[in-house]
Amino acid sequence: MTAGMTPTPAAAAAPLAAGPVIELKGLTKKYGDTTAVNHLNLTISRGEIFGLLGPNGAGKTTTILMMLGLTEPTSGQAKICGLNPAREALKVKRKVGYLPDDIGFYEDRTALDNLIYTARLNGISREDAVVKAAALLEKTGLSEHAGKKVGAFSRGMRQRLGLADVLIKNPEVIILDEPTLGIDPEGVRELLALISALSRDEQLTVLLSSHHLHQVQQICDRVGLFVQGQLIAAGDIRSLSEQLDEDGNYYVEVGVKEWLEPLDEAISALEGVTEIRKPAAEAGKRLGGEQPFRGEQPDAAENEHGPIVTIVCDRDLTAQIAEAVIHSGAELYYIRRKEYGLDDIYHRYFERREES
Ligand SMILES: Nc1ncnc2c1ncn2[C@@H]1O[C@H](COP(=O)(O)OP(=O)(O)OP(=O)(O)O)[C@@H](O)[C@H]1O
Repeated sequence: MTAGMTPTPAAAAAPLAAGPVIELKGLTKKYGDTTAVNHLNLTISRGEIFGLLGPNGAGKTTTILMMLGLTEPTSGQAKICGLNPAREALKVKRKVGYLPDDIGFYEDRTALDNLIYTARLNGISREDAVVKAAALLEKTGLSEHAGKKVGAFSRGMRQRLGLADVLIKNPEVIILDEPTLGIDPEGVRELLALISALSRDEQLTVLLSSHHLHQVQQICDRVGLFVQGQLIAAGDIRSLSEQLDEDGNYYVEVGVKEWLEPLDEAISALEGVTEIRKPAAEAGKRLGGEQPFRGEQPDAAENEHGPIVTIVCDRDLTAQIAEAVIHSGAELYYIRRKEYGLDDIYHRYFERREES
């Protein structure tokens, strides 16, 4: 950030070229016998919000440290804004804002003073620093607390101040390590909305690490599932969900008041239906074979009106199934093509991994 900047960060952001902002190729970090990050390949485009998800010890922080040039890769390479952090850490620091999970402030100084201090460290003139700090306090909803000592801030307020702190140098990329940790639900909602708005309004690329899956799902364009140093899947929620559908199958969940024999026949007759899965209490039926359903019924559920039956198809037959049910005279109260939420995706991927 240079002196002479315009007062608001949004106005200061110049149009940036599209393309990859973060490129990790074969990135590996070993600590003795422990491989913290194992051959990580990942590309993140400008303006994207990417969620790096994984349990404790997965290697998220180590990956971030390598991206910032704070620790050297054992092998492979990271490129951030076209820079190699291992060789150009200072240049990377100018372009990348990093919010660690425990950002340190001067507790006995006010929020405004802390921001001005960071701005001055980044070479911003005192006059501009004051304007910029005030604008960022406004943007992060902290204006009325500008004169309060940071020691008296709640965790949610600290994180918002942390965001203001990383934004003061007008970064192209912000990296947030567990930004929602320890914040109440309302605070989380506000913080995520703020991150989302920043990315949209200021063309910011955001990488956030988290193990709070359902929170991340709300704002991330794509997520990467990271476990034991390896990225086991990456994509948007829909594509991860589709990858989970075994063998490209589609699952349509159907609830009718009473599931009678003619319904089996009507649905079985639809081209593309391969299986009708009923809850364990009812007899299962696999088309074209004698064997019953597998004991586990992951897709069958109970609804307040009765059981949900899952129809497995090789294409999306939701509309045809609805028509067949209604045509058979059954009372349809529920139908939906099953899509997995991030929690389902995460657990199913991990289950699979443990099984293999
Ligand atoms: N400086 C270090 N020396 C030795 N081992 C380390 C070091 N830093 C991390 N590790 C190990 O590397 C692995 C990955 O740790 P890392 O902190 O990157 O994971 P994480 O996904 O960020 O976890 P958390 O969510 O708990 O912060 C762990 O097994 C950890 O014990």
